[in-house]
Amino acid sequence: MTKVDIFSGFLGAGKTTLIRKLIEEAYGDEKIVLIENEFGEIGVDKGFLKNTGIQINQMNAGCICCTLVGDFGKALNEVIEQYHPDRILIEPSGVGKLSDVIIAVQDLENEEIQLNGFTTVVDAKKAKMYLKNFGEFYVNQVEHASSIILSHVQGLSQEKIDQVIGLLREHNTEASIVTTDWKEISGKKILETMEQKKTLSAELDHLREEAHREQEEHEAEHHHHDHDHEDHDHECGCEHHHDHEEHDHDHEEHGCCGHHEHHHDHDHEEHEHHHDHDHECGCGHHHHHHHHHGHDADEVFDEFGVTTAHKYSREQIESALEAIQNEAECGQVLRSKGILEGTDGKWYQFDYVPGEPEVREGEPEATGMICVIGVGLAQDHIKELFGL
Ligand SMILES: Nc1nc2c(ncn2[C@@H]2O[C@H](COP(=O)(O)OP(=O)(O)OP(=O)(O)O)[C@@H](O)[C@H]2O)c(=O)[nH]1
Repeated sequence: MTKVDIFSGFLGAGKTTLIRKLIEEAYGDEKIVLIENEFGEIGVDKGFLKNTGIQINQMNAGCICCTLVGDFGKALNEVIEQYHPDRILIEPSGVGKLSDVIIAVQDLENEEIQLNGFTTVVDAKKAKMYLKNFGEFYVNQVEHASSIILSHVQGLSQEKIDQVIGLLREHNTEASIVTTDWKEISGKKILETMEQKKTLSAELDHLREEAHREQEEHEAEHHHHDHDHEDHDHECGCEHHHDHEEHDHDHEEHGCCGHHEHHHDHDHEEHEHHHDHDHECGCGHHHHHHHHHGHDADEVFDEFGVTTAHKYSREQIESALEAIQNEAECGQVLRSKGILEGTDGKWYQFDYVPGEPEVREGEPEATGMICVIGVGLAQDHIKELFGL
């Protein structure tokens, strides 16, 4: 039996940092495999976790919906067959919806898998702002969590921490919660909190009920529409099977698997323009869209990655990270990370979340890489800041 733990959390919340802590302090001799799904073409985290000694399977997105279901299921099954791990850690992209990931794992119906926990890491300093600005993605991660772990609590007042807990409790009253600074608490204690089973089974029941309800609605609609609408089967050339369970309007863009699939679901009360679309799109993936109310991540967030052989001084990296905070010139950079070769022969890793740039020494990579995620990014300008 392989335990599966999902680590959700918005961009830069601290998922990788938490996973590293648990590997070092809590999992002991367990055989661990980490599956990462980064929103971005350039995979940086694998470099960051190099010295942990665990197996890392990285799936760099492209089209998030594909990787979540097609590649993702395949990756999970392959990992089990190949490594027979005690535990698989899944770190979805920071803009992924936790419920999509849970459902994707459940859908595999692999009897060797035991869903063990859905953890969401919440940056306590940014929770309020992100809930307001990116609620659609953020709330989903909070409401489906079986445990919530606050990060970045250092230096926050009691009042502020209470306020964040209050906000989170509006969306999830059940989840176990860790509010203590990770430096003060052992990985074992965090894991113990994450594995409190009560909330997990409550969450699974909740999802099952939701799925059941959707199925019923879906069937009722089919019944209602069969006389005036046909189901549409589209060949879109990327070998994916698209199975849209919700009622999507505006299927203009398929772009599969050129990374753009835009699904706008509007107004689920009115059933006048509803079609179910099954798309075979030729990219070898099975697309199965559950419960997509609202936007996909790639409609809201921009991302780009570059590889580079340029060499940088530490100061150059620091000043680039200082400059990308300028929203008027760069757009809203929410997250950046990279690994770059130094002019001094060292290699540098950097991490950026708004207001918190971090540069540290790291292991050499095959080549330098930079990944930037945000809203309305001025890509050329940002590249210039890195001398590219
Ligand atoms: N001050 C502080 N920094 C933290 C804490 N947790 C993580 N960080 C820093 O925040 C940055 C992002 O942390 P990661 O662990 O890479 O975050 P992530 O959620 O994996 O990020 P994505 O790659 O966007 O998915 C890094 O610079 C971390 O060192 C925390 O509790 N306090």
